[in-house]
Amino acid sequence: MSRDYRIAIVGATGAVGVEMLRVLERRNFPVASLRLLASPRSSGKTLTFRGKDVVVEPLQPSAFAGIDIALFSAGGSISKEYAPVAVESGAVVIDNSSAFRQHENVPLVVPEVNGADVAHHKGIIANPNCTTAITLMALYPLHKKFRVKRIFASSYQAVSGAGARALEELRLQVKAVANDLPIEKEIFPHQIAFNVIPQVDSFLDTGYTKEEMKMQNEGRRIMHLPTFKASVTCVRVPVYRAHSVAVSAEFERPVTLHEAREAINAFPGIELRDDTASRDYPMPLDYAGKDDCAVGRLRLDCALENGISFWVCGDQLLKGAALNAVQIAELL
Ligand SMILES: NC(=O)C1=CN([C@@H]2O[C@H](COP(=O)(O)OP(=O)(O)OC[C@H]3O[C@@H](n4cnc5c(N)ncnc54)[C@H](OP(=O)(O)O)[C@@H]3O)[C@@H](O)[C@H]2O)C=CC1
Ligand SMILES: N[C@@H](CC(=O)OP(=O)(O)O)C(=O)O
Repeated sequence: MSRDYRIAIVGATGAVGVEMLRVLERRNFPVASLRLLASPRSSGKTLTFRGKDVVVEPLQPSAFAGIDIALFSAGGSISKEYAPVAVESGAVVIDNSSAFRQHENVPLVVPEVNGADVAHHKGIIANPNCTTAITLMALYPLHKKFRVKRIFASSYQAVSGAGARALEELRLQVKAVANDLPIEKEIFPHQIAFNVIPQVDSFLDTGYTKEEMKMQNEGRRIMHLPTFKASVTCVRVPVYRAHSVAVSAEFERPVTLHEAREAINAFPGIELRDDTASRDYPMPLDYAGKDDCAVGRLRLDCALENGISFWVCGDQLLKGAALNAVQIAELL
């Protein structure tokens, strides 16, 4: 990158926001100045960046004056209200919410897949849904080789996908159950400790949830593949961090496992961990805090024509959110 950028993070105190700080540090992003924005509840809190305390300020329209890049991660309604203000002030917005992902003039980007789309932005660039981004890291190299038609998938989504308070809810419920105390729930509709909940996001009339349809809708835009079909069941599991997805994919061309492995090995940001003899496959515990995603359990699908089934894991706070956003910023 050829210059230093004045950065704002909207939602800096959130589960994704704090990771954005860490990713900017780790990747040595050229930061000229940093403004941390959150709700009035966080005003005056400090977060550290490169060893220095930075005070969190309340979000307000004037906060974007002199900002080059605004990383938004405070939910869709905040993005809808403030992203246009930031653009008007001269900033490029990289938005982590779902607010603009289907807007025609807003590129929706996983840099390893369609990084070139960043060049077409008109002020706002959208970061995809976390489960979609992680799945595409494994699916896209296979698609390039064999041309994907459709997938069937189930996700195993960590509680931190629902934000910092959801993480705390699981911690408290685990303690309560261990001590035989009544559990309290606020974020999830049911007890999540020692349970799985087959609902992420709200239901549509079709019976799918909004989260489930993101795979097809966002996958089509990112892969430039309007015919792509995805039937997905999204499930919340009592894992703190890192999502997993079990995928069965059907392709147009004949598939071989050898070529599938080669394609994944040659793709950046994803590793192949697939040695069933030694019970080696990726698990969320191993990928929490890691930039790379991983694929395992690769096999010829026994029910689909030209089908491959696989299991993919990735840290949704990183590749599904903060890392992907910073990688987009690196392309500006
Ligand atoms: N968690 C994840 O894995 C992923 C999340 N996302 C998306 O990222 C966004 C943030 O998610 P996440 O970090 O998990 O959420 P959190 O609930 O952990 O954090 C929300 C952030 O938004 C801030 N915020 C809330 N209300 C306001 C307000 N009125 N004005 C200014 N700031 C406000 C909060 O500030 P305060 O602390 O002061 O309340 C906090 O910094 C969401 O759009 C989510 O859908 C996308 C992919 C993955
Ligand atoms: N819904 C995801 C995280 C998320 O915030 O997704 P989105 O950015 O598409 O709303 C999860 O709970 O795991």
